[in-house]
Amino acid sequence: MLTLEEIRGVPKVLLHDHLDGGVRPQTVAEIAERIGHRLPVEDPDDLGRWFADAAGSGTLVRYLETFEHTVAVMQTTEDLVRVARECVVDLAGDGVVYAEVRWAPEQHLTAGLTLTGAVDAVREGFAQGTAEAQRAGRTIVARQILTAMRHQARSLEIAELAVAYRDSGVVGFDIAGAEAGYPPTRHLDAFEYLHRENAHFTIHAGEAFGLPSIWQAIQWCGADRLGHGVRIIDDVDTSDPSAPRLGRLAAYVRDKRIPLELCPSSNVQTGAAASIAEHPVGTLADLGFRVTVNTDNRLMSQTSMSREMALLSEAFGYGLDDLRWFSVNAMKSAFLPFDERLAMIQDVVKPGYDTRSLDTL
Ligand SMILES: O=c1[nH]cnc2c1ncn2[C@@H]1O[C@H](CO)[C@@H](O)[C@H]1O
Ligand SMILES: [Zn+2]
Repeated sequence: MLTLEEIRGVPKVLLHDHLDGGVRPQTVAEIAERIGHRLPVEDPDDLGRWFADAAGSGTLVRYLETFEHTVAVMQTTEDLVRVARECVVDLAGDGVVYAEVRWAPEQHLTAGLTLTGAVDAVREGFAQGTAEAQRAGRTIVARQILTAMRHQARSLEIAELAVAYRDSGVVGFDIAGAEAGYPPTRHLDAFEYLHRENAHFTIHAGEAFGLPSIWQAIQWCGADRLGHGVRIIDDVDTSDPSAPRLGRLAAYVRDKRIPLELCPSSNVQTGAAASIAEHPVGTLADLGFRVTVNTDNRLMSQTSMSREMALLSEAFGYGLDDLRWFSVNAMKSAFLPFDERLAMIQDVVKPGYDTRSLDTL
């Protein structure tokens, strides 16, 4: 079993992290006080616990209700820049070398920001955070994924925004929010547009809802990756553990190397997995799916990339070789151009593990 310190010391790659799910409790408290937003509790320590407790109530809908308080404090250029800067600094401090951070611009317009103004603010925050991390001796590359809310009707507009910013820090598109009742096919026009533009996207699917949602995301919408996708396990027959049998959809996902953006702690909180030890990540990794490990919402899950890895190491006995496999998998699956991904794998990810094993000899 690896310690948190050992895990912090090796390079990690994060593909599924929500900007509004990773705000520091202190920052939520400070901005809320300044703008007069009422919080359920005021002390930052208590606030961190409140988010985790409220988000841990067992359903995705309850989990998502907590975002009201983070989104509320991210409505101006100044506050979005701050949250984005702190996000990158925190990730870099945890040893994340590449991160795709998603958020939904349409939720940040209540104080008069425009969609482009909001994206520019996050871009500025990422640039400041990257520079601050660099000064502290940490190198990180951070990119945005623009999310559209699946219960709203702005997905085509947000997809257009993502394409407009494709050379300005945005690498992809996503849909998120409550899954039940809002199938991905509601947003087919956005996905078809992205295909025509040769753009990349992931879809939150197979979290609260099972195989039909994954099937739609892949076969109707053509998603490059699956946000969570954890319920693909429902299409794997493990009644004979020595010879697991894959159904057609699971086989397709594995054959096509479709990346699964698994988020262990988040899945336990929303009831998608009973516990970390029972999380399908172990089986899916053993079966050779393109598994990646992610944080989802660091605030709501009181977690970090290193902590997620530590929990898996504890539950499944993973060592540095496994962490390296997860990190290379994630870097291969990133929405960065191929040559940049390759350079990250060869120059940053792999050397980080090689040096590490030499150190421990
Ligand atoms: O795990 C999740 N499943 C579905 N939607 C989510 C999850 N985590 C966060 N969001 C939603 O995505 C929005 C943009 O970041 C958040 O405001 C939240 O409503
Ligand atoms: Zn998510």
